[in-house]
Amino acid sequence: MHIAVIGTGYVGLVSGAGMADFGMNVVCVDIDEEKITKLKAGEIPFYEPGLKELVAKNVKAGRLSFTTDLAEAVKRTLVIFICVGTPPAPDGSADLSAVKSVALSLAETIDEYKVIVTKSTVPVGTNRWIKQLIDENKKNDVKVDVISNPEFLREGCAIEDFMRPDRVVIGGESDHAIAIIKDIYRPLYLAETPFVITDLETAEMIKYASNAFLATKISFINEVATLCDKVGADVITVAKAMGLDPRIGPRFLNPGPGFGGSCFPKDVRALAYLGKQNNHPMHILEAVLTVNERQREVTVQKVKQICGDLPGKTIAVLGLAFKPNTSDVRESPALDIVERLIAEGAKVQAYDPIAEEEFKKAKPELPVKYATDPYEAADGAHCLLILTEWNEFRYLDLEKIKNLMAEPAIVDARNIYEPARMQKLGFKYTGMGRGNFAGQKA
Ligand SMILES: NC(=O)c1ccc[n+]([C@@H]2O[C@H](COP(=O)([O-])OP(=O)(O)OC[C@H]3O[C@@H](n4cnc5c(N)ncnc54)[C@H](O)[C@@H]3O)[C@@H](O)[C@H]2O)c1
Ligand SMILES: O=c1ccn([C@@H]2O[C@H](COP(=O)(O)OP(=O)(O)O[C@H]3O[C@H](CO)[C@@H](O)[C@H](O)[C@H]3O)[C@@H](O)[C@H]2O)c(=O)[nH]1
Repeated sequence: MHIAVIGTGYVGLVSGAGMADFGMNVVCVDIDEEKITKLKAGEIPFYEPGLKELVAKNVKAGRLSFTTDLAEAVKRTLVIFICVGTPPAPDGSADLSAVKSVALSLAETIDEYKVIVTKSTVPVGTNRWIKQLIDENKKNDVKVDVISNPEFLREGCAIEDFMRPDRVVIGGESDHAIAIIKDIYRPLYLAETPFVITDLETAEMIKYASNAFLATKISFINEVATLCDKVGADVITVAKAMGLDPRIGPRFLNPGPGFGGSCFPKDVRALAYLGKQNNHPMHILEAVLTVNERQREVTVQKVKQICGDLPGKTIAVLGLAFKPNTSDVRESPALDIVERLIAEGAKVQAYDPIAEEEFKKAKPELPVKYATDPYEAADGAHCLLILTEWNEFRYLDLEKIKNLMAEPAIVDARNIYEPARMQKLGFKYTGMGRGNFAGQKA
């Protein structure tokens, strides 16, 4: 089957390469010429483990190609996946201008039956609007069916998530179009992945409700963590014991500097906006966002508690990406926290294994000194602040770090170290919600 994928961000590129790996003929389209030139040369525009190899394998097999020519790409294809960005507009709603532009381009070019699938995260009602836009503007008298097929992959483990998803959601009205999409995902169906076949609105809502619920779990545990600090309880043990109840589950209960990334913050805002638009304020989601904002400040306060007023102090920041194994810094807590530390008079020496360039692009004005390794960042620092739990930070030579620092103090905003060990090593140490460090007794 011939497929066109429009947009070569995380979702477009991973699902394009993934579907090619399932045996489909996939052409990926982007308006960004530089991106397409890079992709044609075998370069991946962002860091994602295993993606370069997956793309190369399928290009070599002749199943995957790249172009900026949308009209040419869709000519040969039965199915078109829309994977363009839906970034947040200033009022919190999803900016659908890229989706609209693709729909109008498709209306111009298609001259036979097509199935148009939206993989981008879009508010309820968008798929129906896409069909209406195409029907009202189409040059040729052809039928289109629309399908909502939200994507649930996570950055950093995107290929594994695409190849072995927890579920595949397909929303639509045409049984014929639904059958075509099911056929694309046949390898997953055969591997007994649960398929949820539903209507357009429900499929669109499943994506937002899932992200909003996960974000709620994180804000909940962040709020509990701060209270643990105040009352002397250990959040790690609390979360572990909570998670043993299968009704709660152990995942997404790790406290930290607040959630970031290109999805949770924008999708929670967009769902809250949809609530307001429908005269149904989403009170829980408003609180989730407030707590997430506060978590940045909680982290800055921890630095101040451990090393006093910031003027004259040097803070070593380890981790700039919003999570490990990605170069993405979109809505990364580091953006806010580094800015606040500098605004309060601190000098910042930062290190990230991959995300330095993206951070510089996002905050070119910040006078950060970028280090080439964690030890250079720690040199002369009064506090080491861990903002992203890259694996390499778990195995640092902490004796060496201590000797390099002006003051041996650590704010471990990802709880990667054991408090008792840190104290034994002679560090002033604080994690997130580790209370009186009593922790688990047995
Ligand atoms: N990043 C993730 O992990 C993830 C996971 C699941 C769902 N999503 C959703 O998927 C969508 C895409 O996310 P992303 O992170 O891949 O986006 P992105 O912003 O990284 O990439 C979008 C791409 O679309 C291209 N584009 C924009 N307008 C275009 C047009 N008219 N024609 C062709 N190409 C065009 C851009 O040049 C860019 O390369 C969003 O709605 C997002 O919420 C993202
Ligand atoms: O216990 C946790 C888990 C996550 N996070 C933070 O939450 C954010 C998001 O993490 P994660 O969900 O792993 O990354 P994303 O790549 O943003 O993936 C989310 O957003 C995607 C885009 O919609 C969805 O497809 C995925 O299912 C959903 O997990 C990051 O800042 C994490 O540090 C925590 O603070 N504590």
